[in-house]
Amino acid sequence: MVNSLLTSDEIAKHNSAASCWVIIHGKAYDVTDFLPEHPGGSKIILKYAGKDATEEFDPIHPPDTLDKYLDRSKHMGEVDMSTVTVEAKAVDPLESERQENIKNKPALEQCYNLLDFEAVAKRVMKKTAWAYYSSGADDEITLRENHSAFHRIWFRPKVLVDVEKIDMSTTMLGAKVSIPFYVTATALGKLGHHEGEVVLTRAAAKHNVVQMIPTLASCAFDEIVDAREDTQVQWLQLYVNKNRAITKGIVEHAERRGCKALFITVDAPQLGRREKDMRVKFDDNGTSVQSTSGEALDRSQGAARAISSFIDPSLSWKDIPWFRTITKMKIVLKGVQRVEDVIKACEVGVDGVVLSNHGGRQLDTAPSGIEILAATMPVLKEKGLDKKLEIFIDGGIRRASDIVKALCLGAKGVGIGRPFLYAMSAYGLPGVDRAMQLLKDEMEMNMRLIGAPAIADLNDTMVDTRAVALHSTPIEDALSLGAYDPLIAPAFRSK
Ligand SMILES: Cc1cc2c(cc1C)[n+](S(=O)(=O)[O-])c1c(=O)[nH]c(=O)nc-1n2C[C@H](O)[C@H](O)[C@H](O)COP(=O)(O)O
Repeated sequence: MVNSLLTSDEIAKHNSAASCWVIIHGKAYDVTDFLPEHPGGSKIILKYAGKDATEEFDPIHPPDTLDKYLDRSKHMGEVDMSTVTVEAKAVDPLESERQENIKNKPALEQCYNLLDFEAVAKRVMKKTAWAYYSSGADDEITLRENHSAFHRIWFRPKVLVDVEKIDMSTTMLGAKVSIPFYVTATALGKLGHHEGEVVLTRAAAKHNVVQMIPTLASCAFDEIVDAREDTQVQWLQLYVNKNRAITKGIVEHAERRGCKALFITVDAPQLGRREKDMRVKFDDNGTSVQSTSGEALDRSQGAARAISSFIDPSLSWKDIPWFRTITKMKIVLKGVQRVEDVIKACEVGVDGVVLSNHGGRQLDTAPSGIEILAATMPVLKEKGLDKKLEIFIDGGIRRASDIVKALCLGAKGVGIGRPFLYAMSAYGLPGVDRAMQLLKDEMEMNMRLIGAPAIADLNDTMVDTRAVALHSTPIEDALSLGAYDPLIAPAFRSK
């Protein structure tokens, strides 16, 4: 262990695969031996060999990554940062426009719905972050369909019902919640906000909303759990690793740390082709959570490919009973997309399914969760299976009226992804807090206007789903399209 302060000249000597040191937060690390093991490949590290890599390291890696995975003997000591010169970055024309947008950012109070956050986030986020969060697979048809499918379902409201008192509370997998939505798992939270997923944890605590912790979080799993308030419920989202011992360790640790349910993601044996993400040639690394995978990766495929090589594409129905042997947590399959698989899920005895296409990021032209739900529930009822498991949906939920439609059709609750990422990226914790409060205000109004004082009063007679499968009836989705030219601030009107 070297004790005296290291200078940048000394570190600059270690700038090759033969001897590779990097500076992270004012400390020098010898990562030579780690190069071949790095999930993101060696190229990205060699780009910063002999230099300060802190800025690129932070959005992707939990802070405890080096302590957890790099032997102490490779921690070379403190650096005299006065000797480190910050390299002038090539001026990115988009960056100066982004800085201008940040300066003209609308006040948080000017965001009246979840799409307003998207409009602001699009203009103030770094392009790599926007590309990763916003992208869908291929032509992004399912990405758009997830939102527009809700516009093909119409309400059949009841009148003259006493709706003075509205109770939005319910339970999801046994957890009492104040409103039937949860923060779904979305990877790489630090791309959008330097604190990452813990911002979502804090907002969820304030609103008594469940948070699903992603396998591919930027924050360390324990950091997210430590940020939880005592009565707050967290679930774990799991990408199953080819190395089942790693998966077993992650699941057992999550249960020890108090997670209440395990959501096994089943729609991503390979991550989809998200071309916006690929275009920005994401050249950062994956997270440390699965850092023992190590296969060399094709880094030109954007963040998605860079962080998912460990996922086991051989996972199949025969593997599901094994999970019962390693945990007592509730088990839910996330990413089921047809009623036949919901029936199989009943047969293997899981506690729930999420009808989801991964936010349109996987198989393009897969149907929306709400359309699958509308087709599934009548079949389950006919077979007497509708109470066998809890059904959730996610994808494209941007209004409380979308939540109400899902509950009328039999969902227990809904997952929301991008809107909270955009609110966090544009306004931090206050943004996510406002987004959740807006949904609560909308939910109370919607329940009052549909004639349902409590969640139990919502049922399928209150919706008309005849058009939901008729994809040829495009609704002029002005607001969502208009979200890209919002009226919320002249500065953001399209030029
Ligand atoms: C937006 C987003 C979604 C991701 C997501 C990352 C982002 C940025 N990631 S991903 O990198 O692998 O694709 C995950 C993930 O880690 N695991 C997962 O199960 N779903 C992942 N999803 C899907 C997510 O859980 C929901 O299914 C989806 O976000 C719901 O759609 P909305 O965004 O429209 O609410």
